[in-house]
Amino acid sequence: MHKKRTYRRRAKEQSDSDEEISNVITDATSIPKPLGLSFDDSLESESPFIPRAPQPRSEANAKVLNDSKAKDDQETSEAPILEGADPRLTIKNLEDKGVSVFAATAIPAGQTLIREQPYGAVIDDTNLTKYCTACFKASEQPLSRCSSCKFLHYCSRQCQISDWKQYHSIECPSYTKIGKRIPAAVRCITRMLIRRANDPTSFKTVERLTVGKDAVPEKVKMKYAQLIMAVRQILPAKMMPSAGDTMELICRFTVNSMSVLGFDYAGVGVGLFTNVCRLNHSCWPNCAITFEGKTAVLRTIGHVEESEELCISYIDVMEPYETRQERLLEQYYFKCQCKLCGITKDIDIRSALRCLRKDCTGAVRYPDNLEESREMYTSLCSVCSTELIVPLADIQERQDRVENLLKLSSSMTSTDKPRARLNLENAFRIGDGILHNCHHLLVKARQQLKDIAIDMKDWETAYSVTKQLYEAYQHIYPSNSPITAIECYVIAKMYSNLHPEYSWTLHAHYVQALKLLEVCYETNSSVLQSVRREIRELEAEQSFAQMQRHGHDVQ
Ligand SMILES: C[S@@+](CC[C@H](N)C(=O)[O-])C[C@H]1O[C@@H](n2cnc3c(N)ncnc32)[C@H](O)[C@@H]1O
Repeated sequence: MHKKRTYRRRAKEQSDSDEEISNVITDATSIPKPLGLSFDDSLESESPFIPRAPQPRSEANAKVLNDSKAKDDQETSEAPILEGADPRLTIKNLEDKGVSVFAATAIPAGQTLIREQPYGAVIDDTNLTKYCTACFKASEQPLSRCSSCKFLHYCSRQCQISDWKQYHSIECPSYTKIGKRIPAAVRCITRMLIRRANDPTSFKTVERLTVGKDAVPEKVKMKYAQLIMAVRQILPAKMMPSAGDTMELICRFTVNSMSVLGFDYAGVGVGLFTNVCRLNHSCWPNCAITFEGKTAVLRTIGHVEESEELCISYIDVMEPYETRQERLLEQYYFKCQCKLCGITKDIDIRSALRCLRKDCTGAVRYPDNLEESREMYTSLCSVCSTELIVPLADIQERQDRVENLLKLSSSMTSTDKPRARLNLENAFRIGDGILHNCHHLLVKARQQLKDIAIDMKDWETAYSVTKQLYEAYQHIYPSNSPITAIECYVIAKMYSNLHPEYSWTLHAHYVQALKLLEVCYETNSSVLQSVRREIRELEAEQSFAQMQRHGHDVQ
């Protein structure tokens, strides 16, 4: 009660009306979600295409090297760059990439290298009622919400009490007063500042992260200024750093934070993890991050050679070369020169055309310039060398039509599923004849169709589309990537919806999923526990059926 009165007085002293506060918070809609682990469109920031500015490096970064000198330096500096990481990791400070993580020795696939709690993490706006704010676990039971702000939800009294003590007692009065949705980025930055105020030493790990400030365009800085105003409406004045410090934190947050993903690899929230964020990006990464609740787990998904750089992917690498480059430059201020970007300048299956031969899965290079005056486009299939001759205008027209149908269907998926589905079927009819199976537009169309089919409980379609997606993912993503592994698990689930009783095929689907998931998820993760349980149940069912067949006395 007393707290409420104090807050009110403070709020009154501020000249902004409630309306203004709410507007600022609504306007300062979430800053783009970095590290691309979620596949929403929040990376589509409005910032212009900007050249990369030199990356400012912190003093601590400059101290680290990968040789014996690095070890000496690390010993003398206050804290290692990677706290509690696997000893097989080593740090180099590269001219063009800044702090970079390397393998000191060969590391096989499927190894956990870092397990880490976030410095700050919050649930996304759309997931607040589905996931516990404190532990990030999804619950089958309805979550209980904070009775005051009615905004945050918890799975247990314990979670609510611990969250209240740490953070919520400070935010709750403002949330109650504002009375509407507060973007996740604002909430996350607020929480980091609360933690900083209560434990200033802990904030050193955040202060050492890359800022990227000098590369941030003015237009984006204006958005950040709105964010600062929004945070100021929530945080008590004594906890609020200077505008400059808050701007730095926001810049760090944009470049270093990442989406926290759930069981199904879909976005749950956003968080800042000061160790795993040190990994640089590659469009063909050898590591991936999965989450258990809000614990980030970094694992190798491929064999890593000694002295090889360890990388994760910041964006969805289903996108073609140009889009990937654009997004990385816009949000992370660098030009990607990874293995895949090098190759795909020649042929990129994500934007390729299909081979004319029906039985060939080969790709035909997408024309460089559709506006060229040449009437016909001629190119060879990468696999069977069959010549494709097609009018340039035809390629352009079909691609545009597929794109439009995709947009149309996406705008009506929640209101008119049958029509959305019809549009997608048309998109396939038009696109299939010319676009490669891994073309990003066809993949997106399949993803949409799968979601619709699942919503409509049309398991037959859902199963066959998921299988097609899985096939495409095997080429688009590195093997053992979580997204491919999860898709394989989804195939098993779809099949079991279609044919719930034991069958060799169903068992094989689960075993295949388990094999893939075991690489990117830890043994005791909830995903693996659930797949193993499903396999056990299937096997028990099969033994039971066998015993019955052989006339055993089963009760
Ligand atoms: C999340 S941080 C990664 C760690 C960072 N290297 C550091 O010094 O702390 C992201 C920043 O690292 C740099 N970076 C990451 N991947 C890169 C790459 N493939 N090529 C060049 N720079 C990269 C960019 O400056 C980017 O904004």
